[in-house]
Amino acid sequence: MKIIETVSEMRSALNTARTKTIGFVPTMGYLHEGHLSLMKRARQECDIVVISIFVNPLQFGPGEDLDRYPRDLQRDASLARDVGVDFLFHPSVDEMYPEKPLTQVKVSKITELLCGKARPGHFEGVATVVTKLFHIIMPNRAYFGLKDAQQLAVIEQMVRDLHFPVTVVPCETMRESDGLAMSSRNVYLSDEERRQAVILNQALREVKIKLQQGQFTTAAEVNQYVRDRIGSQPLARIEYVETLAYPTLDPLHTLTHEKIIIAVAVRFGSTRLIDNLLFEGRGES
Ligand SMILES: Nc1ncnc2c1ncn2[C@@H]1O[C@H](COP(=O)(O)OP(=O)(O)OP(=O)(O)O)[C@@H](O)[C@H]1O
Ligand SMILES: CC(C)(CO)[C@@H](O)C(=O)[O-]
Ligand code: BAL
Repeated sequence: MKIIETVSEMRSALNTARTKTIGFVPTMGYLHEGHLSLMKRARQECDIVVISIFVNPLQFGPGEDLDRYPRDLQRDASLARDVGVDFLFHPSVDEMYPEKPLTQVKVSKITELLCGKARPGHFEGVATVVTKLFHIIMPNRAYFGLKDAQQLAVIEQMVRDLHFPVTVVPCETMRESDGLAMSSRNVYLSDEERRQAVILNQALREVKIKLQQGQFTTAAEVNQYVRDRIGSQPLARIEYVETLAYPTLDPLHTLTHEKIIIAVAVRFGSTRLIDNLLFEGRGES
């Protein structure tokens, strides 16, 4: 595996590989099994696997965790090598943003709620850096996790709207044995916060069973149930619980849309966790 730090070297390394299928996994590093599952899938489906590790300042708001975001390149490189990654692109902030960008990519509507509302400017930062990375790597396939379901919807919309020649591949959320979604930010949690954080997935799993039993009719009932369950943990501070059509993120009254997401964001102390449940509604649209 080759570690590359500059845009020009990354481009020339891939120059001779353009007839092959290039798979790309963008990350912010501090790799866990969630990231590695994306890389393993890319390894199965592509000739060449490129990952990026770049903590993108543009997608962090003032007061967010840009400075303390966990970083460990050596450990990440060894994990990536073990799953068969060919190139690890690890540019500096100056390399990616040699000057303050006057150009940004903005996807409207679906960025105006959930994480986009809670983190103003976040998705412009994500769409802009992913556009830059796509232009540098020019992958055939790019792998994104469903844990960040709104991000996935934003990238898919951007790829369609701007005719990027990339197939976006959605990948299942990897979880700890007690159900907590894997996240680089889990390391911020104290022991007690970590114990209580399992409630996100627990509440969503309970909803899944209740949905199968036909116990909910409206989105409001689902939201209230999830709020009550998460609220039962004293350290949990709910940022949002929303049940929406996916991927349009249109509001719903009854649970009749084809695909529905229950999306949650919850703070434990200074740590912000997200999770979601995606399910087939009753298909009446
Ligand atoms: N548990 C997971 N299962 C599958 N994919 C994941 C998981 N966590 C993150 N990913 C995906 O990995 C890619 C890189 O995400 P990122 O580096 O932000 O990781 P993260 O652990 O989600 O970090 P953070 O919690 O800081 O957002 C994204 O496409 C993201 O959806
Ligand atoms: C897609 C991404 C690498 C862009 O910085 C980031 O938002 C992430 O890790 O999900
Ligand atoms: N996983 C999305 C990246 C972020 O939280 O900034």
